[in-house]
Amino acid sequence: MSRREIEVEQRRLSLLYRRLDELRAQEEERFAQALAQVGRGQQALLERESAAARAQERIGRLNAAEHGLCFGRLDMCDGVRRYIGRIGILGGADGKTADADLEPLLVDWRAPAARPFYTATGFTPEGVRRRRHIRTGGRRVTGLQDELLGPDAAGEAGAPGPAGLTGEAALLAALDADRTGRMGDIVRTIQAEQDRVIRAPHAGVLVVQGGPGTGKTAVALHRAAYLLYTHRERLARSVVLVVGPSPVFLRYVGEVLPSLGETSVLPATVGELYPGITADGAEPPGAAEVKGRAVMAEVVAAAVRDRQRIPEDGLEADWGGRSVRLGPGDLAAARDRARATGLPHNRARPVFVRLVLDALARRAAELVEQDVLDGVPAEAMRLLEELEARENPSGEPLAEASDGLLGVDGAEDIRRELRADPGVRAAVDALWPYLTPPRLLAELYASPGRLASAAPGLTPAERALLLRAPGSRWTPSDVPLLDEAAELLGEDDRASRAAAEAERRTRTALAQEALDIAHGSRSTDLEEGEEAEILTVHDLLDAERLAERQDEADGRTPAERAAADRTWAFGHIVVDEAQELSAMDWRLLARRCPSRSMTLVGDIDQTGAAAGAASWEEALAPWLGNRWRLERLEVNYRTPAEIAEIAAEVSAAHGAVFEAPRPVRSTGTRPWRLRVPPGELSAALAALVAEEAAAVGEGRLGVIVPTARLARLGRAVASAVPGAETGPDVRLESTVAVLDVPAAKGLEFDSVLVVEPERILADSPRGPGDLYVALTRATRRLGVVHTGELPPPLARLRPRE
Ligand SMILES: Nc1ncnc2c1ncn2[C@@H]1O[C@H](COP(=O)(O)OP(=O)(O)OP(=O)(O)O)[C@@H](O)[C@H]1O
Repeated sequence: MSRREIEVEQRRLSLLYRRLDELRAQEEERFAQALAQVGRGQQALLERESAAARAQERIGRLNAAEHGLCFGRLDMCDGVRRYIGRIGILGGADGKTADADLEPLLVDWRAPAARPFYTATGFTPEGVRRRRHIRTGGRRVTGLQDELLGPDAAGEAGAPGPAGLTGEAALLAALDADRTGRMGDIVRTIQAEQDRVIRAPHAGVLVVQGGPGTGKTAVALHRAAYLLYTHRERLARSVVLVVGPSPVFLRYVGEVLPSLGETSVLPATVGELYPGITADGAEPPGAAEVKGRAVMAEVVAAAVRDRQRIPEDGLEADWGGRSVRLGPGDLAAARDRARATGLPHNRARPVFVRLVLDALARRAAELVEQDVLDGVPAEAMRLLEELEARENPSGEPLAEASDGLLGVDGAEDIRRELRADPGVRAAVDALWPYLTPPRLLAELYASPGRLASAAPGLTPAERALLLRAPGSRWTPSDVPLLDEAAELLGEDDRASRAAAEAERRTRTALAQEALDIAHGSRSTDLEEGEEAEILTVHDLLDAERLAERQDEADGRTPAERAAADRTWAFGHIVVDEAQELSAMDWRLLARRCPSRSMTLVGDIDQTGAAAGAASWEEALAPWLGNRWRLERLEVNYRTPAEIAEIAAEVSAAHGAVFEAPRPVRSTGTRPWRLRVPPGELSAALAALVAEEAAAVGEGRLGVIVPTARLARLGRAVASAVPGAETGPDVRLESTVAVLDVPAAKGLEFDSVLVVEPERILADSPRGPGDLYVALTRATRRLGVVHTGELPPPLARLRPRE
């Protein structure tokens, strides 16, 4: 590219950075002004805080655009030229031109006008004559690549290659670069098939099926950024939830959205979605599989019902030294009426307690009456009966028992006494106890009897998998069950509702005070009649609305509030590695997104979790029917052809559902295998890791081992190779990471050593998916280290020299 062309682009880039600096200075000024506002009272404080927070958010977005601000240019056939970048920038305001009429100096990559940068091809140029990729380093232009499209493109060196890639040179440079342990954004090189997914409409559930390395994670995150840009008002407040398979994975992708300037996002594993519970316990895969089954919803429901007990011999209470009894029939009637309210367990509980106390009080009153009547002469007794028959000729018992001789007040007194009696309370509590979800589940897991009653459909062996001691740590597969229990138990929130109402009244009163002060300090220097025409703060806001706005300004970001609220309704949910989710996980996520606006990306052929999906239809039908649409990604950007080929053979040999994706490049480096004697595996692996780490230089090496060997092999490597890490908190920035397949899911490394693939295959019913994942993590080099016989496709690998 000529020096003159680079100078032209440099002038443009410098202009863009000058505008970026100006915009940042303006926002910083706004921020400072917001902080310097001196208003009195709580309202002024809150308004100041929210203005400052808004300015800070905009500053954050401008800061995020600093690196790689502008990366492309479109020359349209009609002579228009558009620069494409990380944010939209308008020309400087001159005070006369309205914002909408200002010339766009830079078009945000998400704006419709930027779309041809990603989708225009020689066949469908979309009005584009030239697409230019601008490479920059800091604020300097370092290179340009042009593709000519449209009628005069034929035969041009820069036209799209046979693979149909957009900006092929820029793409291949990105793919060949050393890995850093952190995923980066791909805004410069999004491909057309990916763009279609990223910009798909917001509503409904979109499933993206794609083999390893097709960019599903990248696409899902860029889609979140696109949706936040396109529906900012709605989604920034309601937050986008990004669900990933492990904390290590979430750290790996954690910089992508902030680097795109988006922060209204909550990243979480399903196991992190129950506020207040840290689910980091371990359990056998068999237990996770059972807990993930859809039938567990019925098990939890039965466990709740089992806690609404009717003892065979009824209830006996002591009232002032006398025994008052209710039979099982009376208790069952109270239970049925409480259940019939349709309220969740804890909220139906006061109904049950009240009914039982009423019945006990009636029984006690009958005892008193009996005492009285025992002392009444026979003639008086006959008269009483006659009177009663006249009042109630049917002889049927009255719907609500009469208060009899004691009258309403007397019966109420008895009930109050009963309610205040700790013994009575304890006896009634035991029949319908207040239950928290953790208590319900812990007591269920701790009792073979409770399990047998709640889960008759499970085999004794399956129930045994659920058994565990009280006080055990929660595991990720417990979280959807806790969530299910929370729905069925509900909260007896009368106390907290009363407190919230009191708080709301206080806030409203404070807001009223603020309004009165504002009204009192209005200008009184007005002509007659003028006052009515001037809007005051009173006309714009009433105290209730003001109080609501104070609620919104509670100091936390929407993502922080969403993280702390189990009942938060997210505006959109992105699920990565969606094939791993169990039926119970899906129930939880469906609850978190009543609008059912979701993007689910995954690969059925990589399913590793025993409770994961064998097909999208099977995973989604129970909660979604057929209300979802499928998109496919078919190009593999990660693994070079030499590795992709062998991985595809392994996957096909084990009944792959989908065809493996086409790799976009080859490196000429063939994967190898090395057999070592079983007793020498640790030492041999440590030596291989040291050699391979040297071969990747500045890049990253992943060592993927069977879960059962992780601790031993991880220790052996970490102690022999400086910079090697292992364990659940492994830092991916380290040069070498030793992981098992569940932790390696979704990650990538320059070089990968797969250790004991035959064990990975045999260790779980989903072994083929696991092995496929392990073999497809490398961007450049792959070696297989084994002690036993290899599965046939791997046995054909070249032996390591
Ligand atoms: N358009 C693109 N431009 C540059 N890099 C890309 C592009 N698409 C994908 N990549 C890169 O390819 C690699 C694989 O992408 P990603 O991890 O999103 O794939 P995936 O489909 O989620 O893979 P897996 O299912 O194996 O986890 C990443 O390094 C990603 O940055």
